[in-house]
Amino acid sequence: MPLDNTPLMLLEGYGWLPARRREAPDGVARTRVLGRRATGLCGPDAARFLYDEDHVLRHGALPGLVQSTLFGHGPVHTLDGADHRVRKAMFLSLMTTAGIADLRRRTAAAWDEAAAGWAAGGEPVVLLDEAARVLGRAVSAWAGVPLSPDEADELAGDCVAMVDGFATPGPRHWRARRARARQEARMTRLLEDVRRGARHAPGGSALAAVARHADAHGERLDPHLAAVELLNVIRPTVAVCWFVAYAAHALHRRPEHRARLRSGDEDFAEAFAHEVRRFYPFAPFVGGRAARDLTWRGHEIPEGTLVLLDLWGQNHDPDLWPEPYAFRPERFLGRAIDPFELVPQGGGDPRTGHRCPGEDITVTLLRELAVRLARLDYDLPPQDLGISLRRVPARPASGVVISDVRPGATSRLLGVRASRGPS
Ligand code: HEM
Repeated sequence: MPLDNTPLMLLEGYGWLPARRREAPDGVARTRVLGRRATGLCGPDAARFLYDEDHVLRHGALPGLVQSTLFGHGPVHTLDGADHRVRKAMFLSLMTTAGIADLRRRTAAAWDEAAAGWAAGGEPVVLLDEAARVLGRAVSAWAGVPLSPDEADELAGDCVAMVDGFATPGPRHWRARRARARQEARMTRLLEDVRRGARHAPGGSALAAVARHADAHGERLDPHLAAVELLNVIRPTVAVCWFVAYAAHALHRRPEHRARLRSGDEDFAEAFAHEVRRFYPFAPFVGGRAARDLTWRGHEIPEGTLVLLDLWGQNHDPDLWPEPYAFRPERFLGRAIDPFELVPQGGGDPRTGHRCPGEDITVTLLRELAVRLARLDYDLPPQDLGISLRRVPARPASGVVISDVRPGATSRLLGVRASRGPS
């Protein structure tokens, strides 16, 4: 039985699971993490295997470290069977075409207001943090959560902290716990107010959805759990700021993409968003526990083993993505994407499995903001843009500092606000 790999996993970050797979003759990693036996897989067939609930269950698989920071305790991520499908349907009910278009409009307006401030202020700004504030203001209003601009900014900062601290036992972890405790308390109070009629939850909002949601047994979520799930809409939407920072990194390294984004080529903008999600590191792997004794390509996986899918490895597998370490949005032009192939937000069908329900929101907002970013003129002062793959979640070290921000030629011509209407 191999020694527990947890310290190595924390040390090696995104490279840990690919390295364990490379060490194995057939690419199937056999290891131990968090005191448990673990098997690491990669590839579309492995994703199909893992996303089959007959094989892999989530209850009892998610470490406390991750629940106390990233997701909260008792979230949809940890449910199986009917409990999961009923809770998941609540998230998916928010993902309507009109709802996403509304969030996109709000995000674009918040970005334009912020960008005018960067231009007028004349000071350098950290794009990752600014994008978090833009997204925080937009998504809190969209979700029906009444906050002052300062409160929305505090929420955005706390959401960034929750994401930043989920995979480290150090100070970032404790910052994440404090951020979560603060926002769970705020959202719990809000939900209690809504339930006793002291606050109105706008129809169709995330606030109304979690306040009214009944679980598989017809019971409402207790206010604290409802707050956890409300944050599971808001926090990951704010986390799109990571992809905005990565988009700026990509435009810096590959400036030739700027003109095509500026031109309003919608297909290219979508391909660019997919390539940012594929190319740059975010979630390293997902996993659950073997529901029973399993066999994968001749490998025995005893019941209870953690089964991990190497998302980072799969998004850089040369058999799926020729020249995987080249940033090439064109690879996504004129091509359908198989549900088990591109997996930055998990794989399979979000209605029946654990695939991220927020993928349409992510791609829509990333497209919108990448185009707006490309239409700004700005400088990048000297800074550390390095992205360490040992740090989870990775990020450009500086957060991408931009200075001397001016509306770009195209945005002046089109008027940024009118550059793309809602779909
Ligand atoms: C920054 C962009 C995002 C990334 C990188 C991301 C990534 C992921 C990943 C890797 C999973 C786990 C899939 C699995 O366990 O198999 C997931 C699940 C989830 N995501 Fe996202 N996500 C993002 C944005 C969003 C957004 C915008 C929302 C909601 C508005 C959202 C809500 C959720 C929820 C509720 C789950 C749990 C699904 C379940 O267990 O059934 N995410 N996400």
